[in-house]
Amino acid sequence: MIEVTDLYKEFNGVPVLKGITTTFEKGKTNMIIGQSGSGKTVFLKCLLGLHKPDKGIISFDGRKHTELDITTQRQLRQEIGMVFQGGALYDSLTVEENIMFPLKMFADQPRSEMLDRVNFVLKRVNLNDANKKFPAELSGGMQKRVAIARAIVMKPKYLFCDEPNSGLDPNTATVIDNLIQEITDEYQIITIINSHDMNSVMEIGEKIVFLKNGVKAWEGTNKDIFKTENEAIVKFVYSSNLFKKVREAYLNETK
Ligand SMILES: Nc1ncnc2c1ncn2[C@@H]1O[C@H](COP(=O)(O)OP(=O)(O)OP(=O)(O)O)[C@@H](O)[C@H]1O
Repeated sequence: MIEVTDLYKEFNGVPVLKGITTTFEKGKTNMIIGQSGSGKTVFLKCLLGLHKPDKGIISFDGRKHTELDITTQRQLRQEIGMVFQGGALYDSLTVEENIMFPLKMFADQPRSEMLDRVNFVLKRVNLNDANKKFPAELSGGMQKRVAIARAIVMKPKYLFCDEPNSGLDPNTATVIDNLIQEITDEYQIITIINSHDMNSVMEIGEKIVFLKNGVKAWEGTNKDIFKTENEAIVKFVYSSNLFKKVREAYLNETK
C-alpha cells in the first residue's frame, strides 16, 4: 500500500499541495483527477520522488521515502514503472531497444534473458512482430502499448501513468485503459493514473482522488460518483451534459 499523510508542497511561498492524506491499494487502478492547476502533476512528482515535499509522509509498503538511504531509494525507483504523457519513446531506438532500455540500465542479465523478457511483455500488451519497428512507424495506440510494455518490463510494484491515453481516439483510449487495469490486477501492482479523461475515470477508476486547489476535495470509486452529493465533485464531473444525463439515468434506475 502507498500511504500519503498530510502532504504539503509549496513553490516560492505559494502552497500547491495543502495537506493531502490518502492511500493507494495493491491491484487497484487509482486515479488522480482535478481541474488544470489543481496540483495533480505536483502530487505525482512528489510520489515519484521528483519533488521533495515540504511536510508530510509518503510510505511505500511501509518504507517512508523521506527516511530511506540512497541505496534503498534507488531500489524503490526500480520498483516504479512510468508511462509518460505522449509515451516518451526514444525515436531513434527500435521497439525492442526501447523496452530493453531499463533492463540494460538496471538489470544484470545476459542479453538473451533480456530479450525473452522483452518478448514476454510485448506479447502481454498484444504487440507481436513490432520488435524491429521504430516508434514513428507505429500508431498512437501502438506507441502507448510499447510505453506500457517498457513500464512493466522490470516487474514494477508500482505503476504511475501521466495522462496515458491523451491524443487517442475514444475506442483506442478504452482499450489502453482496460489493458492498464488488466495488468494492474494480474500482477497486483499499485497503479496511479493522472487523468483528465472522465471516460477513463468512469471505466477504470477503482479509487478516485479528486484534488481542488491543492486539497483532497473528495475520494471514492467510480460507482460512488453517481451517488455522491459532494458539490465539488458533482460540479466537476457533471459540467459535461453527457455525464449529467448518465447520472440522472443511473439515479432513476436505482430509485
Ligand atoms: N516547479 C514549479 N515551480 C513553481 N510552481 C509550480 C511548479 N510546478 C507546478 N507549479 C504550480 O503548481 C500548481 C499546480 O500545478 P500542476 O502542474 O500540479 O497542476 P495540474 O493539476 O497537473 O494541471 P494540468 O491538469 O494542467 O496538468 C500550478 O499553479 C503550477 O503553476
